[in-house]
Amino acid sequence: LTQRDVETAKGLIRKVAGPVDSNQFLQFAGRMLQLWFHDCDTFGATFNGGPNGCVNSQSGANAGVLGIISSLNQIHSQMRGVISKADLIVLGASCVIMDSIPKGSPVGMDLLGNFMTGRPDKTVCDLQNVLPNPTGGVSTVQQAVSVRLGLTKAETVALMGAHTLGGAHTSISGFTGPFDDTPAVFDNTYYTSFLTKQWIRQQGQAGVFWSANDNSGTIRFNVDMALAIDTTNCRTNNGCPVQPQGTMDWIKLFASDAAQWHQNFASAFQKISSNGIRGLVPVKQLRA
Ligand code: HEM
Repeated sequence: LTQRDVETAKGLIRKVAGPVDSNQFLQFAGRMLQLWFHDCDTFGATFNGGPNGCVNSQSGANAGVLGIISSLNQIHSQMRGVISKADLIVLGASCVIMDSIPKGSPVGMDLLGNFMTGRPDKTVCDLQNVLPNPTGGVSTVQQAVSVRLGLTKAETVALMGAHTLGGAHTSISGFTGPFDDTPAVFDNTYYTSFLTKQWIRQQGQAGVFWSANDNSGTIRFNVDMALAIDTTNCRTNNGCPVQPQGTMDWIKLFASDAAQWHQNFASAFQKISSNGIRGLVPVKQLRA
């Protein structure tokens, strides 16, 4: 693999993603990033899990990412397999994140410049359904994100900010709506809207969720809301006790300082993208 090959792969991914302000990008970006999480989140949960280019296609939670997998498979064949599918997933997530940071806002990470390659693909996928339930509480996030992936509290809250991209679909999770008002932009409104919007607890077909009290159609899963408040006995976030685990302090920091969020996000991203893999090579060290 050469630096030029990585540039070619980026070009092919960006072609499928479409222009950053297009509806095509909005559809692609959230799913691409979700695929990265679902590939990585098997680490510590299944034997030999981690970023291995393979997700359980029979799990309902992966229904939304199957189209992205087939696009990446095509790129993998086009490039005659010189770059693994696992590397393409990390590269694809890095592209959609870096490309959708709003122009002119502070940037505290360089996921593309720090891209590392060398993840082997697993031929037999992890078949267990290990992905977390969105109706869970803060312990769900602790188990399925912090403990399983080896993240600090700050990194965990920073990673959940990935819910700034994309949204939920009735046909996939049974929930519907974006998670903030700018679902195609990797900005910190995931955090600011915890503080600026009033959120109302709802009981939907697929279970409990929270909707913004402003006709924006914006929703939050209980796992998201539980980072801010103790959701157990509250109908709205207003006047509700703050989450005693201390995660609200990080929400406030990331809401006021996007560069701090980026730094913690980048460190979570690098950790999770290399869990269980030895000998990754920084793109900068590849032959031109
Ligand atoms: C406890 C942890 C988490 C739970 C329970 C959870 C659950 C979900 C669910 C149910 C959806 C909606 C799927 C759909 O209806 O299309 C979703 C979307 C998404 N999730 Fe998470 N998630 C979690 C953590 C994360 C993390 C750590 C990331 C990091 C990359 C992430 C990235 C995404 C993205 C980008 C979308 C939007 C997908 C789209 O637009 O189609 N999630 N998540």
